[in-house]
Amino acid sequence: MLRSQTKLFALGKRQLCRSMSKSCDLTLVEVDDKTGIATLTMNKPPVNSCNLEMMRALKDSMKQIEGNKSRGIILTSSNNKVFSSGLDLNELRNPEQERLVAFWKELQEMWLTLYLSNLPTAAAINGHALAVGCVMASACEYRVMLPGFTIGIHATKFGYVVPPFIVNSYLSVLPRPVVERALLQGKIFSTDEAQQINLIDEVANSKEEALSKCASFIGSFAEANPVARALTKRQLRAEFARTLLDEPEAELKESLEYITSPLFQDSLDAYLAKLKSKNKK
Ligand SMILES: CCCCCCCC/C=C\CC(=O)SCCNC(=O)CCNC(=O)[C@H](O)C(C)(C)COP(=O)(O)OP(=O)(O)OC[C@H]1O[C@@H](n2cnc3c(N)ncnc32)[C@H](O)[C@@H]1OP(=O)(O)O
Repeated sequence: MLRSQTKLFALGKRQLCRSMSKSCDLTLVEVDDKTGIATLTMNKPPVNSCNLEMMRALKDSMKQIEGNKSRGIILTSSNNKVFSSGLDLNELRNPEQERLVAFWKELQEMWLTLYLSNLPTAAAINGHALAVGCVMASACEYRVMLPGFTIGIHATKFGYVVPPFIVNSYLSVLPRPVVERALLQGKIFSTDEAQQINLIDEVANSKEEALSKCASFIGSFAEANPVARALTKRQLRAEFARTLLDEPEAELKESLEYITSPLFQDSLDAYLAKLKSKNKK
């Protein structure tokens, strides 16, 4: 068992877990017995990059939590430096067609499951949250981040054209002029900057404090009827998810064409080489 897993299990005991299951090694689900809130921990070393299996595990865990009548979901990481480094770039580099189709469909479904979850959702961002890491945090209803980390969608820096529904997902958190500038610059924000523009809601000094703040947010819906809350949320969010709800195949086709284009592949090669060379210096 990984050290991080051991730690999480110990924490769970203290919190009198009602149930704790390991949907697979990639995610850990822990439900607090007192509050009924589920903590969904990403656990894919070294940096929680989202490959096909990771996104499937995340989606399955969220569905499992929804089915368990939990009161809310807190998304966090077992790595105390990285929340998520976004999509696994190796999945995008010279991809095999069948796997790429499965990968992209899983990304669409994982995002829809989180963005439209019936439950209150919050992200305890205990490390860097880059690209799809930021997209996942933005899909939650509330974000608490630890100081000294970074968050943002820097897709344009490695040649990725951000799809419209991701623009919309950023738009559900940030004002339009901020979204436009951030996406076009490929801006990565520090914790302080993210708080200034309200990309995050609160700063916490430890993971425990972040989890507690997320739990308080979820607790704030105690008086709301869960069905009315869920349907109202869906109504409010459906507009921004429209492309994927109505035309997932069209979005898939467009994304696959783009990912397999020489323009994107060349730019990804250069970006990956830079990322790898960082560790060789
Ligand atoms: C439904 C449709 C949604 C569509 C969304 C599209 C719009 C969103 C845009 C983009 C999609 C993406 O998410 S692409 C992913 C982009 N992510 C990054 O560029 C992150 C790059 N990583 C880093 O900056 C750093 O790794 C880190 C800050 C996250 C952590 O730094 P640290 O120093 O702790 O770790 P290392 O850099 O040494 O990394 C360890 C190891 O992991 C490899 N690595 C890191 N990130 C990725 C990744 N995203 N994919 C694959 N591999 C990754 C890194 O190269 C190191 O490997 P080696 O040990 O072999 O050198």
